[in-house]
Amino acid sequence: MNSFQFTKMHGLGNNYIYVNLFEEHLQEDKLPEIARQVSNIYTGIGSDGLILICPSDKAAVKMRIFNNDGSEGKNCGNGLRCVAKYAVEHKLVTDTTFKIETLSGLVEARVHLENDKVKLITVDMGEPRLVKSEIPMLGDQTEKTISEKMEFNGETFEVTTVSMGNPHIIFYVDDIEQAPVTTLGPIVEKDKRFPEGVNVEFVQVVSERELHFRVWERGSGVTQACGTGACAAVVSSVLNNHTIKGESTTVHLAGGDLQINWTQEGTVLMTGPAEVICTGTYFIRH
Ligand SMILES: N[C@H](CCC[C@H](N)C(=O)O)C(=O)O
Repeated sequence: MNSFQFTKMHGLGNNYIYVNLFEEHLQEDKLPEIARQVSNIYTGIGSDGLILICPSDKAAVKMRIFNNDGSEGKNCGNGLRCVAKYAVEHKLVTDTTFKIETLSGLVEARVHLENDKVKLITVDMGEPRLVKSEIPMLGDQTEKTISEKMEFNGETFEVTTVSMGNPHIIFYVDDIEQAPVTTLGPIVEKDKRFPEGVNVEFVQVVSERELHFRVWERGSGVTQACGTGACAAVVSSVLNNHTIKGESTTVHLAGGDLQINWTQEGTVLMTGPAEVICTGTYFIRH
């Protein structure tokens, strides 16, 4: 395979190169290299990574996500909204509510149509995982990490960790504009206490229904938005008594807003937009 068709899409500026594997074929062992190539803004297309829309025997479609460093992630909230939009508009599915398979399990997407175009998507992201063994992180594997003291780069912070199928650590700050995203982010991302790495979120509590949010993503660095991260931030904020379980919280990310609700039933609902940027042909460099 020397070239493939792609669609570049974004969710609040968190943009990926999407490849429809119902129609294209990519060599499995080349996927990390292809992710790095297409993500490069100088010699590729430019993106936060690569997302594959695959056939599934468990759901309507399967999503695989690769960060811009070529590492494979296990979930991607902004990616799920874009995959849902793509699947409906390319008639890979016939319903407006359907399941999507990810490496961390099945989620359910519901699209909101306007003149046959998908504008908003709600994804039930399932239940958060809270004990250390599920993050994963070192320490007492049966315990949760809620406002626990951890030292990074010689400074002690109170942190909370949440998995939405992928690992997140949340730091609370007084002023989101001063958050140490590019200084502390890369240090924490690779900390040895997180054997699979970790996505690093900074959150400023505005009210019990509103958060400011910035992110340093595992494998991609600073992105405009992180859907799983926004879900983790709301779960963490409920656990720390900043926001209310069962109520929708507006999360202000750099690229725009998401509505997140950690429901009384226990799953996390994420609602937000998804947009197509462009389509084209990518020529693989060997
Ligand atoms: N960097 C993440 C994957 C992308 C998640 C993010 N873009 C989202 O929207 O959830 C990880 O390695 O776990």
